[in-house]
Amino acid sequence: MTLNELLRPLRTTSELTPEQKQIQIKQVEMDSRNVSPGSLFICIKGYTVDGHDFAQKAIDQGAAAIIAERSLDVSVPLILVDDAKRAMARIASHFYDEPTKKLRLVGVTGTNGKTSTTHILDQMFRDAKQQTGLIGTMYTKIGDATFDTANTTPESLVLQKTFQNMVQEHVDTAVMEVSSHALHHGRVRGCDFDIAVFTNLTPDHLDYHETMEKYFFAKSLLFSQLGNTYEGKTAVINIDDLSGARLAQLTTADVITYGIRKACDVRAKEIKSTPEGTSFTLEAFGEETEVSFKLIGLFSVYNALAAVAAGLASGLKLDQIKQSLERVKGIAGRFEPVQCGQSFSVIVDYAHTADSLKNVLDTVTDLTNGQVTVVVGCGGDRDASKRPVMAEIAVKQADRAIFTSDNPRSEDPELILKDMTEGLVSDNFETILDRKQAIVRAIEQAEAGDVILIAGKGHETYQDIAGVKHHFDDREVAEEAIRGLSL
Ligand SMILES: CC(=O)N[C@H]1[C@@H](OP(=O)(O)OP(=O)(O)OC[C@H]2O[C@@H](n3ccc(=O)[nH]c3=O)[C@H](O)[C@@H]2O)O[C@H](CO)[C@@H](O)[C@@H]1O[C@H](C)C(=O)N[C@@H](C)C(=O)N[C@H](CCC(=O)O)C(=O)O
Ligand SMILES: Nc1ncnc2c1ncn2[C@@H]1O[C@H](COP(=O)(O)OP(=O)(O)OP(=O)(O)O)[C@@H](O)[C@H]1O
Ligand SMILES: N[C@H](CCC[C@H](N)C(=O)O)C(=O)O
Ligand SMILES: [Mg+2]
Repeated sequence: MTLNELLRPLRTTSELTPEQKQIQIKQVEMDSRNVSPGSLFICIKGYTVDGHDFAQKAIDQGAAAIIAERSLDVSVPLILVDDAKRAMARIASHFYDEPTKKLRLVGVTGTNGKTSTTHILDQMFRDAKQQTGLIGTMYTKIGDATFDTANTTPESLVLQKTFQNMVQEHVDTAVMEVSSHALHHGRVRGCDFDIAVFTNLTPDHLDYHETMEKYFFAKSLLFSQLGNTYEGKTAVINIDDLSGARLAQLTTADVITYGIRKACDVRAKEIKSTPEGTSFTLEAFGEETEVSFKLIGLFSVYNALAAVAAGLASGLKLDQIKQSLERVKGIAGRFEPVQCGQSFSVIVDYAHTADSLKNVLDTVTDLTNGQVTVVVGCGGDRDASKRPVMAEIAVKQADRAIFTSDNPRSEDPELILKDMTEGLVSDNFETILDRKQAIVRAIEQAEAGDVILIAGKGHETYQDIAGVKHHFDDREVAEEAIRGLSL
């Protein structure tokens, strides 16, 4: 593609000479380490380093042109833009030939439930014999092939290339998690969403967004980018959530509401939970059907409703949807039981916010007559304001809490524990810094009928300590500890 053609979405080529406009661009890169001859290099001001400092390195490696936010003394054409990340997103979608226009794209945003909802949706579209794509916290998936990802919502260049691969693999529907960071950074600009789903908004990432209002604003960008009714776009919104009600008013797309408490388009009634699963009456646009599925907890019903509404918006039939829900197996690290024949329950769950911890503890306490122990920590380099709140919820709702490390990252894990515990007045907790020891301790003390909830890391298979990822899997550690008991 010529430089002139590549820059078309930016409308800023006027400074280029006719010869420069004809330069052939073979690749677009934001990391100098990946630049090869003929690349366009985009300078991104990061949180750790400034990509502008690598422009010369990129040229030494063959970069044919540079996009930057400030003037640089370079020997190749330099295109100045106000916001390189936003410019990159448009260039990326153009370079990869607008792949999201060639498939159905469903974006799921909200504080909690994105991974769970996208997995339920993926199952529904697969059951409808569609070729599917999935992008989210755990991996990117194209058909049955999975690929590792660094972010829940990747940078635009990675994202658009992934969509191009999906198009090449004949994907009909792609479902993706859209994080608030991604929306704030414009990573999904250039994505042509057909359906946008909102799960909920509760405190998290306030280190980054500062206020709930700014956090809401970031989430709302998915809905303002959705377009208008005449383009056949649909916003699927949890109407029981106050922010959902605001979003329903803000978007110009068609709206399908879902919920449990308020009147809405897609609603669950008569919900019954057992340790084996959940059943409910599903009412969708006046039609009713009975559903029973293997996921546990009221929050899982919300995720199911979000998926039902998005499925209906995509043209799936209610009966098909009901059958798919019944086929959904557990989602890795989301209320995942560890079963080795022991007389007590061990549940591994990814609750790492106050709201999710509260919900999952509500579920656990509803389903047991035994004692509940929660093992939980908070991540380093993440919103510190959630630490005391999560600890308070743990001691209030569980019989006993063992506070431990999550991913300390660059922080001192002792200080994270101090943030969690220093305001607590109850004495039904202890702190054990080493996560393995904390899990072992909980398991050794359990009695028949008790439940141990190991929260915060879910599917994660590492513990990030001072930037080094050590292998760590709550499920493996718990299993080993149970096997070490004389049952
Ligand atoms: C805060 C944040 O969003 N950071 C993202 C950012 O990293 P950064 O700002 O530190 O980048 P940097 O290392 O300073 O590099 C700046 C630029 O210089 C370039 N560079 C760097 C070195 C070099 O030798 N040459 C070079 O060209 C880099 O390629 C980059 O373009 O750009 C990286 C590359 O795309 C991202 O992977 C990284 O996400 C990190 C891993 C992260 O933790 N992000 C979190 C906060 C995040 O985005 N989370 C949300 C989910 C949240 C949720 O819902 O729970 C997500 O979507 O993942
Ligand atoms: N709809 C929901 N409402 C509240 N809590 C939920 C909901 N769905 C799941 N949870 C809780 O949140 C945890 C994380 O769920 P999930 O991974 O689906 O969320 P996510 O939005 O993808 O999170 P992340 O932002 O980390 O990617 C679950 O383990 C569960 O404890
Ligand atoms: N997407 C979330 C995951 C948090 C998981 C928890 N284990 C932690 O490390 O804090 C985040 O990056 O904030
Ligand atoms: Mg997720």
